[in-house]
Amino acid sequence: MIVNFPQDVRDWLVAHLERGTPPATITAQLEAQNVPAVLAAAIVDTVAHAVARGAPPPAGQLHVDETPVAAAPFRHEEPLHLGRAPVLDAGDRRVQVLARLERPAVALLSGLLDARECAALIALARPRLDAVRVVDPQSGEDVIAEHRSSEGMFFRPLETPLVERIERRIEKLTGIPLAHGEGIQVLRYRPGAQSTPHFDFLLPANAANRESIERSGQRISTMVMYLNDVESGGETAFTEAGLSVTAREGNAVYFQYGNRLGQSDHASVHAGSPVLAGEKWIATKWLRARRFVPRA
Ligand SMILES: O=C(O)CCC(=O)C(=O)O
Ligand SMILES: [Fe+2]
Repeated sequence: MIVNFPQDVRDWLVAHLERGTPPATITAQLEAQNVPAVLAAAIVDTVAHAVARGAPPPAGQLHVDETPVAAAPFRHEEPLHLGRAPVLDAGDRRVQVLARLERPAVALLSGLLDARECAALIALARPRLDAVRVVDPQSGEDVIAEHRSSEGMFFRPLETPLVERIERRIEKLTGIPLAHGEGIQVLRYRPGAQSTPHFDFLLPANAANRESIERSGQRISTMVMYLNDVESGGETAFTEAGLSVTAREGNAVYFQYGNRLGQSDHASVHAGSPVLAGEKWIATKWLRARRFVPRA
């Protein structure tokens, strides 16, 4: 793509880069001038590479290659949606932050749900459990997911007063509008069940995923809520980071993997470790970059 690149913009950008201003800061300033985020990042990328090679581009027209933005390393610039406070306001209750990890961006939360809410969610979900289906990456068809070996169901957004209460808490904590959320999924793992390492963001490898991204934007973050104490095993393992989160009733793990450029963080790869004893019940909320529009 060729963009207009006036002399004063060129000089301003090159001066900043040579002075060591972080590319993210420059990108943000371009965005503040109404340059779309992806384009701003691509322009800064292109000029930064040229400056690094000792050949600042001439003013006039700039040849910008936008593809590297998607392919480029994940820009880890966005702070955790939850903020930095040790205790968070979830609207109708307060939630403690027990631990944070910078990359992938993870926060372990305590007391997102109380014991009665966990039990009620399980009771609502139990009669509707079914073998978990996922989209087959090859065919795009729904298939029973061998690698997950759990049973699950989806609530519709706002389906019951309890579901709505939980969705409002997540909205309050993350600042991400409730409408961006997919319906809560409840999963039950029995002993031996697990989910193998995966990303929650959608790989555009099949038509179903591409259409979903088109409708609702990419998935950008996940709240996994633990509905019971697991006797043994069943941790949520961030395999690249080497972090294991213990499943404790009412706790939750929030992790974030999408940025404003539409990139997805591969460092967010995670798994549900095999349950060794007892059952594991979780409720998962996936959040999108835009309003979630289910498949018609
Ligand atoms: O079972 C877990 O702890 C993780 C679940 C998960 O990764 C998911 O539902 O996407
Ligand atoms: Fe996941």
